[in-house]
Amino acid sequence: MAGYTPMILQYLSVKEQAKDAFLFFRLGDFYEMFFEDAIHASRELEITLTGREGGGDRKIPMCGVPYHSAENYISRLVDKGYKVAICEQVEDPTAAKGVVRREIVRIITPGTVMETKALDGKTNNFIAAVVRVGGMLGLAACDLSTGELYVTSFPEQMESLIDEINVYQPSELIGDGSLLDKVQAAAVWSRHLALTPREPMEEDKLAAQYGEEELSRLSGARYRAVSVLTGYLDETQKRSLGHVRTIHSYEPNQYMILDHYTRRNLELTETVRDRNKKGSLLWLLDRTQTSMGARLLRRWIDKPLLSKASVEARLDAVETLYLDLILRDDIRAELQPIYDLERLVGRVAFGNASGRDLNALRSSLRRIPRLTALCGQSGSKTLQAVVEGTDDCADLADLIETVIVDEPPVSIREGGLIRSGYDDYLDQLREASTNGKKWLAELERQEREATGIKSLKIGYNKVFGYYLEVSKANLGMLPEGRYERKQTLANAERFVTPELKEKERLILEAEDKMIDLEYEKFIELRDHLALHLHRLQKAAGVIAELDAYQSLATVSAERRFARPRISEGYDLHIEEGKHPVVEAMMDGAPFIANGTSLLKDEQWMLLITGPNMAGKSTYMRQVALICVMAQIGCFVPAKSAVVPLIDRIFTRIGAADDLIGGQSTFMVEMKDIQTMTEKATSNSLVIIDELGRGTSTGEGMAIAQAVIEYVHHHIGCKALVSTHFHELAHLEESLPSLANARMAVEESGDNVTFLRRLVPGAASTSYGIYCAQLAGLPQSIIGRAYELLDGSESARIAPEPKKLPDGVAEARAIVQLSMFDEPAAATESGSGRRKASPKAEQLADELRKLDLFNLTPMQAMQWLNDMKIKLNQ
Ligand SMILES: Nc1ncnc2c1ncn2[C@@H]1O[C@H](COP(=O)(O)OP(=O)(O)OP(=O)(O)O)[C@@H](O)[C@H]1O
Repeated sequence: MAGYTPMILQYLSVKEQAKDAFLFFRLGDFYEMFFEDAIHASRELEITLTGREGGGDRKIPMCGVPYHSAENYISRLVDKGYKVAICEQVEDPTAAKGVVRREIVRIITPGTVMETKALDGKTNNFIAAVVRVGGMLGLAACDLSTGELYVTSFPEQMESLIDEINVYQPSELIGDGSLLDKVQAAAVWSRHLALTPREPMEEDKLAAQYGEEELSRLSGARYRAVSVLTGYLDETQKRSLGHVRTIHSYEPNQYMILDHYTRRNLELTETVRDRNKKGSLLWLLDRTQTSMGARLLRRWIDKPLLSKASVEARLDAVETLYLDLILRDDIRAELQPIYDLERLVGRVAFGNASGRDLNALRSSLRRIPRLTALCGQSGSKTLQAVVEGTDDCADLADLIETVIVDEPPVSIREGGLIRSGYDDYLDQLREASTNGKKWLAELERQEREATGIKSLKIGYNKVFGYYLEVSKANLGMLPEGRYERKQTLANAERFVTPELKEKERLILEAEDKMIDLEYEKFIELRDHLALHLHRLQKAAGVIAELDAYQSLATVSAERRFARPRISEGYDLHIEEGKHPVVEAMMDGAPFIANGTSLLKDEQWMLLITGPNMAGKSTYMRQVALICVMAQIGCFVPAKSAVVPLIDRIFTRIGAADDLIGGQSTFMVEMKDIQTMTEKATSNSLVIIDELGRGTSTGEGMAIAQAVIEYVHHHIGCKALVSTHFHELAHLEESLPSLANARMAVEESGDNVTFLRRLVPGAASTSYGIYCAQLAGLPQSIIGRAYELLDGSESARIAPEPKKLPDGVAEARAIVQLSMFDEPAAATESGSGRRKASPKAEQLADELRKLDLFNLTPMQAMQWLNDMKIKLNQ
């Protein structure tokens, strides 16, 4: 370190405190980075790398960004998963002796972003802590921008932890190092997850944040998780977090459990293919008017309820709004102009709310009385309970209105914020400033008259203050010695007078004081609001809940969903059910409804066979979605539905997501099945699509049968299983609670029409080759596939004759012929089997020589035709 300048030495000592972050080191109007940080940041941000003399042997690498546009650069780094430590000058440079004191004022990390631009309004940005205490795992998750804090714990099991982390989709994870390693190894995260090992914070500091009472409800893993998380927030944010005071502690089994794959497979919040919200259940159900409502709705979808009473309460509210269009529209209209109160409150607490933010807060609070009144008169017990005793924070809204002007500027440091009439001294200063300006105008008028110079004017600049300006052309008219010369320009001279200087002093003093005083008054107001964060958060919570209800009701009414009957029994009965999202995406094409009956005393397992593309997956997902929708308190896409409380849904559908973990499809499938066998209870719902498809036919079928038997004999839960192995249909005979069902198709001539109707009984074929043909595979492949199919099928079971397009039928005729003849050729060498006719022999020979892969479909057809003619000759 020898030889570095004091400033670089200061940099190095600050950098020691933020080794894992980019250090933005404030130097005048720039944030500078040095050494490795500079090299790395210049690459990440595509900014120029320069060098600076710093006292060492060589120049020190350096790059920088202007402080006024730093937010953009910071969010780019944070988006990429980095941390950024902001180091400011913390003393007045003019008063400093030697190097100005600098300190880190905040470390911005992916999970602690507060800047509005970097956040998606409708989605939470969580940071989570994971810890282990004894045999228990704890998870705490906080959205710093809204102040929400959740904590839970469960017996140690990585799958449970991953499932729970998944609910929050955090952008940053902290906690016990060994756990973080395991979480990382699970690698099921859709976005970059910043990981930082951390220890709990000091107990008295923790108690200062939440109060003894709030903490007394936590113990073991939950206490540790909250402590680790809060310690990290404290360390990075370096300020009191007044909006993070309430800890929501919950049991995981209060909610339906949905593992990572199931969430994805059911496309609850994003689609499997492109991770878009559009096409997900959330997309369909989200008709919220506020960001708070949107976030809450998402949480509801992520955590369906398990208590009949709570589900019914939500359904009551939805029903009232469903039936009363006027009430619903009135509530929507009141909600529409409401800003993101939760995040505004977060900004007040954090100390970065502007005058505009406070006005947004005020105008949002003003909506509460009418919303409360609407809900009070709604006749819905739930809605009444939500708004009962709601504090509309009118005193706070009034205060903001008294203090802040209607259209405040963006900055809070340049005045123009505070309403006149609010503070006497401020009014006096304003008066002084206005009077001073009037005096200037009067002076200008008088001097023009006295000198006869019409273009004489009074101007202002930061260096010279107020001056009188006379153009060069008019200088001759100015009596010698009238003013004091101050500045010479190319075509004008600027002057001052002692009187002007005196007035200038008064005006500028008043303006400086005014700006300081306005800032002071603004902070006073913000600090006052910060004492009432809890009240504001409660109000925000009420609005979010009302918004979520109206959203569910709006969709339910528009799509004519029906209120489900929630049962505490076993049976699931859906009449004319639909897949809500597939239907919505079909652009008016008719969606065919299908019923579902999974009944304890009859059958509760369906083995669904049927062609590809017939609608099996859609049907199975639709049953799961109807259960999820019912348990979040939404109406369901069905004519009627009795839905029991499902404790867990397992799905094993599709293969698109398997590649992430780098595991084979089959291995992933088997692991999922293993989890299912371990965790499913009789109240679960199991959905398996194309069971056993990832391995050889014989083994796949054997596993499929064994799994089906296991679910039937040992778990006893409702299950929908689709398979291509129509040979498994016989299971219906040995398993009393299993029934065969198939997706009906209609064959007419060459065509197969999917009817999308689920009917009893098993399908005899999968029409897989037919689908391949529809997809446009070359005729040569299709023909060969049928050839192989016939060979293998006849070896196993006799297939029903299929009606096939002409070309295919002919190809098969020829192919069968040649296959039949093949051994015959061998007989000549002495095996003694039937001998083929010479014509067949000749045709077979030609067929063998045929280079299928170099024929166009037309040539193949032509060839077939020729052969046909020969055969008939
Ligand atoms: N009930 C229905 N009404 C109308 N269209 C439907 C219905 N069910 C499915 N479809 C349409 O059929 C398409 C195929 O459905 P789905 O993917 O469920 O078939 P599948 O039998 O699972 O096929 P595969 O075995 O190839 O996966 C869907 O994308 C949808 O557009």
